[in-house]
Amino acid sequence: MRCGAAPLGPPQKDVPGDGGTRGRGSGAAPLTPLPAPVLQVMLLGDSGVGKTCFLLQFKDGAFLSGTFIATVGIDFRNKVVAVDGVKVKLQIWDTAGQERFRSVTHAYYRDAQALLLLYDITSKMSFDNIRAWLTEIHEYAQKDVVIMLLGNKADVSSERMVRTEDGASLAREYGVPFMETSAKTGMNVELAFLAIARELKQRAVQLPDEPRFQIHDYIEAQQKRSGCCAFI
Ligand SMILES: Nc1nc2c(ncn2[C@@H]2O[C@H](COP(=O)(O)OP(=O)(O)OP(=O)(O)O)[C@@H](O)[C@H]2O)c(=O)[nH]1
Ligand SMILES: [Mg+2]
Repeated sequence: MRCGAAPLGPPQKDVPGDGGTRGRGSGAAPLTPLPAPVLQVMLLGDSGVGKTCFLLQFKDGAFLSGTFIATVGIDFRNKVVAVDGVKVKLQIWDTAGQERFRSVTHAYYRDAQALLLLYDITSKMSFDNIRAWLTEIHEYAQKDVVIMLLGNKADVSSERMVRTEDGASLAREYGVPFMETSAKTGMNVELAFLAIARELKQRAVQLPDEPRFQIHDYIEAQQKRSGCCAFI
């Protein structure tokens, strides 16, 4: 699986729960754990902003710079993460950013519980297109979908065309969390997915007296802890 090069390839078959016996009679086989709940996350943004690389970095901790081959249609990868000791499976849909695939990817918006909307900090056009992406999201996605705005390729600050504060102020205008990331160095990649996983898990199992999870506060606290720039 190479980001920026060959497409992700056919999704790996999930390794289902072992589905073995479940506590039949004495001396029964141990209870098998319930399969982790599946949370649907989708990567969106112009072609070339780094969606496939972002997914590869999260999935395998790898970044293979090479010639850029655009994703065709849509693909997905699964990754199980633990949120407060609870395992959740993130099913992450990597969409093609090219216009010609838009009708294909629109069909998947409805299933997404969270959307990571990327632009490339070295491409003013990819940032200017964010408003159009948000309009498409409001048209095709669920009303309560979680959206996070990400300014990717933050490692290439020498070619920066979009100021961090411009990303932050656009995010504030739409009331969505924001971070700058790098699929190359891994900066904020895992944090983006873990913040989304927490938000979705919290929504799924909100206990009556449990305080509401605040994704903005969580990101800020994690970034302070890691000493990384905090723009949310
Ligand atoms: N320096 C740097 N390069 C990156 C980063 N992310 C992606 N790239 C490069 O940008 C190019 C495009 O990356 P992809 O991940 O394939 O882009 P994409 O958004 O999936 O593009 P589509 O599949 O066409 O939608 C590749 O050449 C990558 O090597 C990053 O964070 N930093
Ligand atoms: Mg791609």
